[in-house]
Amino acid sequence: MFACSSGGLPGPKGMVAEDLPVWLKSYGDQISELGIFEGKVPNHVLVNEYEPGQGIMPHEDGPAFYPTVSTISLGSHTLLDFYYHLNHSEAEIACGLQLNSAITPADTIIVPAKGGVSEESVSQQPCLGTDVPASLVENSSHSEKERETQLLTETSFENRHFLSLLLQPRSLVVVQDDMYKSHLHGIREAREDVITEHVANLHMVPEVSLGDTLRRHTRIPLEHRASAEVEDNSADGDTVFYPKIHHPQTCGVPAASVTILSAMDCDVHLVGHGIEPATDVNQTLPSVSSMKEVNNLETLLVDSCILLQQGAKHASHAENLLDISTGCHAASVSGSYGEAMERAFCLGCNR
Ligand SMILES: O=C(O)CCC(=O)C(=O)O
Ligand SMILES: [Fe+2]
Repeated sequence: MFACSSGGLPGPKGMVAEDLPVWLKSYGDQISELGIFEGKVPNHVLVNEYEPGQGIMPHEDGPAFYPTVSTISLGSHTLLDFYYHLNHSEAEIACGLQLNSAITPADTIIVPAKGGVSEESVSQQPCLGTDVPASLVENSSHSEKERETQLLTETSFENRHFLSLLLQPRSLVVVQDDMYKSHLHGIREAREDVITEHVANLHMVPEVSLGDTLRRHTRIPLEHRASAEVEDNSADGDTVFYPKIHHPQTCGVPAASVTILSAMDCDVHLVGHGIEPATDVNQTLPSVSSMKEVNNLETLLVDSCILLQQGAKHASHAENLLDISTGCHAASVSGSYGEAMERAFCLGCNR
């Protein structure tokens, strides 16, 4: 996957401001007119490129940003999946497991149990930044392997997945508030998606039905965010072409907030392998991967591009994503992508 981050470089003390390219800024200005950033103008854009089969492991975007992200999907549909966070119900269990291998002696395993646990044993196993629940206890009747298997099952992403959104090409999705702050989101590594009852916005997509299989193509999302540290008051507010329709949707998650604009509402689309900004057809880009060949995007690429190597994306993407999302250094991240991500967050980058 290829990713470009524009509008600010995450640094140790927050974002370092830089200008957005004009064509990209115009979308941010229009998005801010939705009022979703409460008067802020999005000043950070992440441009990803997903080939079929590529995805992004469940994660949260972190506190470096105002808790709203709006994403224009170009090129292909995808399913954006949402998961309960590890600190939701059994969350601390996995946190305990991961911390266990990271910072506690290797022969001490924390497992969930039906019975209680003494306060003493809880306090001996701190899960940085989160309280270990009273349901955790050492269970000497199971082998270490069995306990690990039990924990991994109970805390697997599969079991924590509660919702998917079908994002069509040219659609805009807005994820904010609790949906942003209290849940993980990700995209499965798959070449096609089967539409199940988990897809909460199916009623908005008449051409797709339950049980359909949708083949993925190259997808390039433009993700707009407002960084928490950098203020931008430069909205000129002179371009308005969407949205025409606003579909609020809570997807059955209390206090969660997701808004999807249907495909026809976003006047921006992918032509062949490039992005055609609706405001200037002369700026058609040949391909996101060859942005450096396009003069007006040199700044974007040279100053603020994070290139994720194909094939090396598991490790490097985890690191980059942590840098982008939390400002945390990912030096301690290791292991597989999912574990790394969870552990890094669990270790206190983010909570
Ligand atoms: O591709 C998307 O729409 C979501 C990607 C994402 O979650 C991220 O870049 O943080
Ligand atoms: Fe994200």
